[in-house]
Amino acid sequence: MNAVISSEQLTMHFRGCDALRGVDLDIQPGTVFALLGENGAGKTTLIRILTGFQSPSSGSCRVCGIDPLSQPLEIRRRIGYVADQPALYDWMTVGEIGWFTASFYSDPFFDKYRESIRLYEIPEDRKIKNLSKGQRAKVALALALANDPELLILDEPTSGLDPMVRREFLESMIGRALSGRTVFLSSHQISEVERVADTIAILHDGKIRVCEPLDQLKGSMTEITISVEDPLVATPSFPEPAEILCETTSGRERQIIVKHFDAAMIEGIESSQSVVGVRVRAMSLEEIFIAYTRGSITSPESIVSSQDDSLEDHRAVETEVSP
Ligand SMILES: Nc1ncnc2c1ncn2[C@@H]1O[C@H](COP(=O)(O)OP(=O)(O)OP(=O)(O)O)[C@@H](O)[C@H]1O
Repeated sequence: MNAVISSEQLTMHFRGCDALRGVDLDIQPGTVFALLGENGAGKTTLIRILTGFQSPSSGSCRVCGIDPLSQPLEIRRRIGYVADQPALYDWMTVGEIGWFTASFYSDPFFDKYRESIRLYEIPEDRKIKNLSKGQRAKVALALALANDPELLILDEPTSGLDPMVRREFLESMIGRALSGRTVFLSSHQISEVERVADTIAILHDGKIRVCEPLDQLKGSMTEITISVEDPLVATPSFPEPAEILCETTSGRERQIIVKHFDAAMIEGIESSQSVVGVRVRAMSLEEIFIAYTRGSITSPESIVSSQDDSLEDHRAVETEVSP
């Protein structure tokens, strides 16, 4: 099948910053694809390149079979795109902006737009400048969806939406993918993404660290806790295809995040020098994200506190093995 989005070795150098350092993508039609990354990981930069708003420093990409660099207008006509901070004409009313945008598209753009606006309960005669943040997000979404695009690109789509609309909106994305269209989400809301995405990519330090179907990714990652008598003894090695992503030592316990772990390996670890216990557990997408982006993961408490400084203490003893 032809990829909806493909890219080869995309790089983006800004002054003093390498936002993208060789991004390869291959996104198939009928997918809800989620791009996860920390603040500043390069998500918006990548989206701006894919939508023809930004030229990459090097590399190439195709979106819906078109090169966004040479045909930026054609790309924007074919896809729906909602930026993280949608630019809307503040002086227009909600109705006027729909009517104005409809002039660039064929029927029934305006009818579809009005349908969404009614659903979101936004008065058509209200000026854009007087809308709340969430209402602006809804207008931007209604505009992006009215053309029923084969590819919908959404940068932080649910920020500003209330929980009910958020839920309905995300569920409607699954419906879109089932009908063969493609949704590309960039988000920080990992638990939300987990409910709707079928493919996950983690962008870290300007590179795609992993890009896999969600089930496959979750099924392949395991947290192993090894209790040792002597903390100075080296961690037992794991036979192939197992791959250690990161390892954390805390006293006599070692937590190791392993990709492609097999339960048959437990016996070998248990019989290793100094090992007195082995615990194994599956990981949530949030934990996997942290493992790929920070090389650190331990208890649920540390995940909850991952946004604050308390993680720093823990990170002092971690060893990262780059994926
Ligand atoms: N025009 C620019 N000039 C210089 N640096 C830029 C420019 N645009 C982005 N950057 C830098 O590129 C890096 C990636 O930024 P980007 O906005 O793509 O990140 P992001 O993953 O979307 O972050 P967030 O989740 O916080 O929105 C950041 O370090 C940012 O400061």
